[in-house]
Amino acid sequence: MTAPLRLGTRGSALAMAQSGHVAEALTAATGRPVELVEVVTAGDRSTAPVHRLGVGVFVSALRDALTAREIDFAVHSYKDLPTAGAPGLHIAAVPTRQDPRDALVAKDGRTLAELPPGARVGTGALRRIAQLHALGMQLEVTPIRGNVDTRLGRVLGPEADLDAVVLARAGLARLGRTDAITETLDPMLMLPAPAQGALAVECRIDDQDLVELLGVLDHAPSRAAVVAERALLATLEAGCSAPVAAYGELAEGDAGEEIYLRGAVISPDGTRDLRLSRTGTPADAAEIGKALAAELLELGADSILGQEGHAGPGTQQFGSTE
Ligand SMILES: NCc1[nH]cc(CCC(=O)O)c1CC(=O)O
Repeated sequence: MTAPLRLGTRGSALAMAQSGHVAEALTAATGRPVELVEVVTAGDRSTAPVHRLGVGVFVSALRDALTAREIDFAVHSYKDLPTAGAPGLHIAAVPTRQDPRDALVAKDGRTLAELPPGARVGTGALRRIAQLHALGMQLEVTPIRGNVDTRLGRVLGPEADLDAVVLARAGLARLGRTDAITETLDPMLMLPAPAQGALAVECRIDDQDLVELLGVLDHAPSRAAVVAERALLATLEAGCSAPVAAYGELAEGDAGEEIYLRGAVISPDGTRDLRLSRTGTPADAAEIGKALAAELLELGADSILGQEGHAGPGTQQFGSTE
C-alpha cells in the first residue's frame, strides 16, 4: 500500500471543489490515492480589503506548507498566482482549462444590454470595473468581495441590494452554480483575467517522481494559452488585481496550430481602453505575450497602470479580488 499523496487546499468551497476534482483525476489516471489537507491562509482569516493584504495572501501559506513538506502538492486558481515563481517549486501540470469567460448574474434574468442606466453592478476586480465603465452605460459599479455564495446573495438572496454581479464562469461551474448565470459575457466586451479558468498543480521541484506523476494532468493547449497570457501580465509588471485582461485562444490556422492572444489595459474609469492582439505558434507562447505587452506599453499602458498606484513587481497584489 502506498501512502496517500497529501494535497494541500484552502477550505473555501471553490478551493475544495477544484482540489477534489484534481485528486479524483489523478487517482483515476495513476491509481494513487490522494488525501486533502486543509491549509488556512492569511487571506481566509482576514476580512480586510484584498489590496491591503499584500502579495499572494491566498497562496503563500500553501507554498510554505509545500516547502516545509507538510503537503506534497497544491492546486491553485492560476490567476491568483504571482507572476514570479516560488523558489524550489514547480508547476507540474496545467489541467484542461474551464471556460475562461466572465459571467453576469442579474435580477429578472437580464443580460448586460438590458440593464438600465444607474443599475447597480457589483464586482471587486479592477479589470471588470474598468471594462464595465468602458461600456458607457452609466452603470453604478460597486466594489464587492467575499466568496461566490456571498456575491450571488447580493443579487439573489433575501437581502439582495444589487441589480447584478460579474464573476468568473469557471468558479460558478466548479460549484455547480451555472444555473444562476443570466449571460456569459463575450470577451469582446469583457476580456477575462490572464489565466482565468485555469488551475496550476504545484509541487517541489526536487520531488522528481511526483513532477512526472502530476504531468499526466497537463493539457498542452491550456498551458500554452496561460503561458502567453501570463507573459503579457509579467511584462507589464502588473498583478492580478491590475486592470489588465488577456485571453489566448488556440485554433487550427493555415500554418497548423495557432495561438490568438488578445490583451487589454483599461483605466479604472473606463476612459482609456487599449486593446491589441497578436498571433503566433503555441511554441512561441511566451514571446507572443511579451511582444503584445511591449506594444501596449508603447501605446501608454504604463501610464494607465500608474494611475492606480502601480509601482512595479515589488507591489504586486494577488488574491481573491474577483
Ligand atoms: N480571484 C478570485 C477567484 N480566483 C479564481 C476564481 C474562479 C475562477 C478561476 O479559477 O479563474 C475566482 C472567483 C472569480 O473571479 O469570480
